[in-house]
Amino acid sequence: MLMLTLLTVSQLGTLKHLDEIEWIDSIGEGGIAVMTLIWLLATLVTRPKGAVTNLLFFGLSAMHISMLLDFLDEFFIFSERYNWLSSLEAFPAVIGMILMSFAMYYWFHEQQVLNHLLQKKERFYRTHGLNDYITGLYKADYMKQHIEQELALLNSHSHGFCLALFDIKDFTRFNQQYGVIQANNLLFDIGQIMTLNLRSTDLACRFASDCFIVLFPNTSYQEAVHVVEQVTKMVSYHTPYNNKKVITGFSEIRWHCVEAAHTDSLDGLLAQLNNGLAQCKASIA
Ligand SMILES: Nc1nc2c(ncn2[C@@H]2O[C@H](COP(=O)(O)OP(=O)(O)OP(=O)(O)O)[C@@H](O)[C@H]2O)c(=O)[nH]1
Repeated sequence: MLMLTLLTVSQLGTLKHLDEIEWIDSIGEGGIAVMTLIWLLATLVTRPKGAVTNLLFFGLSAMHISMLLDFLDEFFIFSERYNWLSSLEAFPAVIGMILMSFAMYYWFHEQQVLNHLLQKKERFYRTHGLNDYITGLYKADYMKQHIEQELALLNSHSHGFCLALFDIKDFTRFNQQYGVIQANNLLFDIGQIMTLNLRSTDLACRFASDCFIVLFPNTSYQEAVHVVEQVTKMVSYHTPYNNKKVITGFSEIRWHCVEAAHTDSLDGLLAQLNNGLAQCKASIA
């Protein structure tokens, strides 16, 4: 389409003299054409193949053709016979916008499915800066913001909330034996198993290195422990592979759970979790 547009314009039009060109207009219109091309390439690079991507691709392509015609219009002049080419320049953009509207509609449905999958990894808002790219979960800072909010709500809620800190046993040894990439895969797998076995209201984040933290809003200590035990059990069934061989002995996680009280602070709760987990590790080691 690009080649066809360039060829048609160059064959049917005549180049303007330099002093006839309006440079400010050309820079603005050229900038728009370049930006639509960048969006087009970004769409192809970042999105998976499928109907939404196809619609976005054709929509943006059509818009790019319009922008390109508009830009070339600054450099070429058309005789009476071919003046229709100038009049047509907005037409591809209209088709592009219609295609992109369909893309938005299907994207909305796609996003609903993704939102459902992300439910236990984020609550209320999305902030990419706090994402942990190894586990696909949010980082500790995201959790800290949520704990602060829950603490602020604690007085008006009839139920309190609980927090649990999890640590993978012998993760250093796993790193040494199977390498960082395998160890990163294990972190990802355990993060996924944890979120699969949480309730839709719970929130799991990566806390630090091989530690995960879970927030259980509106939950009593007994209820939280019940979910934690289920998560721990499911992680223990996980069998990672190394070159098709099963790796055993690295699917154990230790945990400590606390229930927040009205007098607690964020730092106080995190200290309770860290100390409790350290005691748990010491007692099992
Ligand atoms: N592959 C990988 N390793 C990490 C990452 N972050 C931290 N680590 C490693 O994780 C380990 C965490 O240390 P510990 O929690 O003391 O290790 P551990 O062997 O689980 O010790 P215990 O908890 O006492 O069983 C260290 O060896 C870190 O180098 C990461 O993002 N990827």
